[in-house]
Amino acid sequence: MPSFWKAFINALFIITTFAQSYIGILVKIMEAVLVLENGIVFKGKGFGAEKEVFGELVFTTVMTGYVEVLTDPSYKGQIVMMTYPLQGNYGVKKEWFESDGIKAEGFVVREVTNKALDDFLKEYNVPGIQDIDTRFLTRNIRDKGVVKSCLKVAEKISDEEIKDLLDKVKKYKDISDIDLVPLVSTKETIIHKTTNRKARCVLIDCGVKLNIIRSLVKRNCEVVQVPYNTKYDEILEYKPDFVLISNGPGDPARLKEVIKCIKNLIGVVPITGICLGNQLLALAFGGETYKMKFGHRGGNQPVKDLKTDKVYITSQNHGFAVREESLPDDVKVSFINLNDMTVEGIKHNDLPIFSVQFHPEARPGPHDTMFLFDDMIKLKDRK
Ligand SMILES: NC(=O)CC[C@H](N)C(=O)O
Repeated sequence: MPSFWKAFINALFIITTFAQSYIGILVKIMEAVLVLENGIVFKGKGFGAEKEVFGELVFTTVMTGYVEVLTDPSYKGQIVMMTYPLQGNYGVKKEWFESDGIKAEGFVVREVTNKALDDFLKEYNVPGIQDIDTRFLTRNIRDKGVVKSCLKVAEKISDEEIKDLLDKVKKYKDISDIDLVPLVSTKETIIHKTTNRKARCVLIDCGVKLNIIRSLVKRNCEVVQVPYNTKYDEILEYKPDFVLISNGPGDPARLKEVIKCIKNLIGVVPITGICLGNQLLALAFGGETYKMKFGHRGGNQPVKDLKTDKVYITSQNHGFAVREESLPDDVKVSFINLNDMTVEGIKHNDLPIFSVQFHPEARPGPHDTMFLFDDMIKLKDRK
């Protein structure tokens, strides 16, 4: 080969080597692993924070709303996987937050399409993994149920380390053995005022989604947001027109004190609840809850109103459900899920008490059941 071409190829080689290491310095390329309790290991590309986290791996089928999902306090203790493959398309805005920051432990996606999502996870110190087969993983969870998992993002992760992570995952606590509500409930009482007050609600905050508060305030209902462990007397001191028990993370059966407080409130004041609130109310009535195989998480869950036979499409995020047979005679099932016929709402025969398992405040939607906030406020007339 003529010496000119040799020199040219050498120069090209040197330039590309330099360029690669330069890009490597500018954009730190991260490795990531997702290690499941059942021994399945996925190696992918890391994004978000360089960190190791543990939690229950769950999937949601919502196609939009990744900001709302990540900031939903009900996901505390869980690593969330999106089944829709492209995430990040439309950026990140604070006005979409459902709490003061990201509450999910980790994020699993097929492909991140926007740097804003990467920055968002970095800002809140949450790791993410992409470039893995989320379809396979979703099917696996559907067949075998939710699993404890570890998500780790680092510059390099050795096979030895992966073995250690598997041991750690196996020893990690089950979600039903962790107190998650105290980590997301407000520490002090916050009053959300409205200009033209028509009603006042005391909200027992077990990890409330902000759009629940917004939906009530928009309807001129003042919201007194109290910590989850607020005592019965203090709740009544605010003279509520009704009490709302919020959504929240973890196993409802762990919240013994809250259940006791609700039991005392039954028959004294109108009560309503959303998601965890529905489960807590059922427990306060003496009913039971159980853990579902993989839960309901998504924005297209069909529920039927048993009184009107109308079907609504709802947003949901729950892994536990109320056992119908356990309910006392004076409490009836009001809504059922048409996919698996599980309980989606309960109602007392005589007292002004009802609650739903789905999320009427759903953001970004669907908004089919927003009218339930008007029904909650109407409880006031049955005081
Ligand atoms: N969104 C919620 O309130 C969830 C309730 C409960 N933590 C469950 O998973 O069933």
